[in-house]
Amino acid sequence: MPRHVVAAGDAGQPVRGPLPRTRGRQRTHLPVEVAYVAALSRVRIVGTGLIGTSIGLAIRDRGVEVSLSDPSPTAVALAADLGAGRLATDDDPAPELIVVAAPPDVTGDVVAQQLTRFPQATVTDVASVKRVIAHELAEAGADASRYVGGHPMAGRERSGAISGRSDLFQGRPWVVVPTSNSHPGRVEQVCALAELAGAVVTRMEAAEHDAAVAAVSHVPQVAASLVASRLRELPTESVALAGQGLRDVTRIAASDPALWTQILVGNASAVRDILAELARDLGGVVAALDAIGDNPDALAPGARGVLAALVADGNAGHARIPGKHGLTAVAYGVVTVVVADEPGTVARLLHDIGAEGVNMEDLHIEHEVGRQVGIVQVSVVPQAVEPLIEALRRRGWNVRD
Ligand SMILES: NC(=O)c1ccc[n+]([C@@H]2O[C@H](COP(=O)([O-])OP(=O)(O)OC[C@H]3O[C@@H](n4cnc5c(N)ncnc54)[C@H](O)[C@@H]3O)[C@@H](O)[C@H]2O)c1
Ligand SMILES: O=C(O)C(=O)C[C@]1(C(=O)O)C=C[C@@H](O)C=C1
Repeated sequence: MPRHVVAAGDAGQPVRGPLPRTRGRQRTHLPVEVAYVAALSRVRIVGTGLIGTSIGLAIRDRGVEVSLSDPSPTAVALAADLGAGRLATDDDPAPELIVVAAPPDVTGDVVAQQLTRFPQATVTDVASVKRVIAHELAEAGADASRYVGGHPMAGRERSGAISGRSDLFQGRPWVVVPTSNSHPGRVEQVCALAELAGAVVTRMEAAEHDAAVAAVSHVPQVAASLVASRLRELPTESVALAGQGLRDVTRIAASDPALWTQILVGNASAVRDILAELARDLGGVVAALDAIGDNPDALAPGARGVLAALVADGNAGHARIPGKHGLTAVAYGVVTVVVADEPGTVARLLHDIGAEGVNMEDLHIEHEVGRQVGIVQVSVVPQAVEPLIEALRRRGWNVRD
């Protein structure tokens, strides 16, 4: 059973030495005399949709007993059937840690209820906005010393338990957001949960968190939705030309409107400020295109500069996006293989890549329009591209130049 740090006042045994350090994160070291170790053995998840179920699936095999609750009997039964934990009952011993994974607009209320119902427990949440939750808890007069906010920066464009995945949080950031009153030992417990789920912990204050996610999550959602909504009236023949670029840019346009309305409402001013800048830049691009009009030979001084800067600035921003596991982004090479669209073919290809000792960094599969073939794009480190192409051809694969 995993053992994790909690603070004085919680049940547990005193620590005899300095507390452990954890990879990728500086632990706050409590003085030895007030530091205790207790098991993170009973966790309750309240709200068993995509995120609640994924957390249950991720920590259940790590020696934690997970109980589940949700106002929807179907949602909680499905999460249990999928293996995220067992149904909570009134006779259960009190959980040590409660994870509220409910929609953002009820999260504050649900956290406050759980703090009252379980007076010894630590309560965290996973809502995508943090300032508004802390504010609601302060208004409710909740015991803020036992509340520590959280936000796993991993998710999907689908909702519900059925979309849950045990590996959703692997190597992904999980922002731990203490309030000014959160007890350090409670903070450690929430960090331990995130690490148990495979995530990499980052600590932030609520305002800093909300400003950051406005830029890296909330504005991208708005942009994807706006681009995708242009497709609604497009003739079917035009939509049929869609390639990987459109798919890359619009994947999250399939997200849940109810959830995202709550997220945008909960972070309105930070999102608004970035969108205002974006609208200004967009106005500049429209003006540059107006200056050129239908005449590509038009002199239109400055217009080409605006267009080039648009793409170059995007390059600079894109280069800052971290690669896997928070490491600096690597420009991977892509090996493109045309395969028959038949069961087992991609599995055989992946086996052959592994047998050549090459680590696959990413994988995209497209289906070619009108032909029973798939196009598999395998991303690998640049130095592996040429040897892999040769090896796969030797093994009989149709590798594109
Ligand atoms: N979807 C994502 O990609 C993502 C990523 C990180 C964090 N989050 C956050 O996680 C939370 C849950 O999102 P999700 O994507 O799992 O949504 P979801 O719709 O898949 O699941 C929400 C669950 O909460 C339950 N619920 C509704 N009202 C409740 C209440 N009063 N008490 C307890 N449970 C209640 C619903 O029945 C549902 O099962 C949200 O706060 C969201 O901001 C979402
Ligand atoms: O990958 C996705 O589908 C997501 O939308 C995940 C994503 C994100 O923007 O990164 C979305 C909202 C959450 O608050 C956290 C993660």
